[in-house]
Amino acid sequence: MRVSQEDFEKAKDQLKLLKEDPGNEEKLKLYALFKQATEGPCSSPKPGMLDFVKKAKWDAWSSLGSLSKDSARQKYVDLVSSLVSSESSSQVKDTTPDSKHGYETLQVTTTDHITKIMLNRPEKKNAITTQMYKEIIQALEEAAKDDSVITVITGNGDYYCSGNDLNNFTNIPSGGIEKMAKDGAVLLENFVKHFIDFPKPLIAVVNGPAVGISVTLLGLFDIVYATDRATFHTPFSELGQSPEGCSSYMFPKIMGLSKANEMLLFNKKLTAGEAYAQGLVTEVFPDRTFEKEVWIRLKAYANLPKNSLALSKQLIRGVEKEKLHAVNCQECERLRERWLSDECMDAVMSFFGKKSKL
Ligand SMILES: CCCCCCC/C=C/C(=O)SCCNC(=O)CCNC(=O)[C@H](O)C(C)(C)COP(=O)(O)OP(=O)(O)OC[C@H]1O[C@@H](n2cnc3c(N)ncnc32)[C@H](O)[C@@H]1OP(=O)(O)O
Repeated sequence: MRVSQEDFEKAKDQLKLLKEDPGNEEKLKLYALFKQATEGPCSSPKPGMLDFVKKAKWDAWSSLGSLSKDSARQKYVDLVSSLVSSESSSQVKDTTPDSKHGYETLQVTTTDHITKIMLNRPEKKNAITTQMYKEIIQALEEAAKDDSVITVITGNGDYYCSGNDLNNFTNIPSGGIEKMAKDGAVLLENFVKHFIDFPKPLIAVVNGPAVGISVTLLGLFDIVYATDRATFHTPFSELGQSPEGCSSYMFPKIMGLSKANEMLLFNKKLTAGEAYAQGLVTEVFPDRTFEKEVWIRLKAYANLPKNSLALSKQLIRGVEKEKLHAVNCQECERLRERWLSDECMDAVMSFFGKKSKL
């Protein structure tokens, strides 16, 4: 079927609406077909060797030889239509979350250059099981390598995270309680190491209360946004434990020694406003508009140049890395001992006996 002059004009208009540059090769094809369709075979003199642009255009037009005006019009319309449809399908792909499979305790998606790792055990307030520690490690490794610009950790449901799942201390392996403590310390050190070494900007979107390790890790994030419903609680001495996530070093650095002591020694629970005042949180948003405001902000950040952001992060964090690894190692060693203590065992039993809730 012959294309009409109207189809040809429509294709010309559609071409102007393309958002992305189709590239020089396609542009030359379009130029040549347009000239052939409107003027017929190329009869103008060949431009000089040094007139690169004119010569490339002339070559493209001449290469069509004696193709008829009708056939050139048809090819022009077909080419424009294929460019328009490939652009719209790539736009659909860009906005569709690329959901990563194989996670049971997380929902991991990449969209708009942001990898979002969502803790996904809302019925247990996103308490972190052994499996979840391992899945977060895997998700961070994948996010470090994927084409996202920033990585976000958030929680599903009303809590950001209720910290370590206390059941991790009740599943005693065949090697006994010492083996459980040793394995736990190895896993914890590796887990925290992935935060220390994470190469891209890492952002916490704290959608509700945060407890224990989900709070201590915040010092290793680059930005922390919180809803005004969030609270920050590190009840280590109540649990017969000691701080982790490099908080014994980062919290005094961030908020000063005495404020850090109130949290890490004396279990003081901070409101979002207090956490902001002490520098642990970057900004607090009203709960009603939290998700909307934060994601608008993050999408804008994710449009910044990827390598520049990663490099700047390395400069900011690089000087402290060695220190942080040493702190992490020491904290895990102390915890390994603590987990074998009566103080810790009694606190865990007490939680499951529902004698006390934090
Ligand atoms: C293997 C590596 C180990 C590394 C360890 C690293 C060191 C980490 C330290 C820490 O993170 S210390 C902090 C530990 N967290 C806690 O002590 C919090 C305990 N939970 C609570 O106090 C309360 O649940 C809550 C968070 C204040 C919420 O109370 P609320 O009354 O609103 O809800 P609940 O009915 O209590 O919870 C619903 C449901 O979820 C279970 N759950 C909540 N948090 C945990 C948890 N941390 N561990 C295990 N289970 C948790 C809770 O038992 C409920 O379950 P069901 O009764 O519905 O079955």
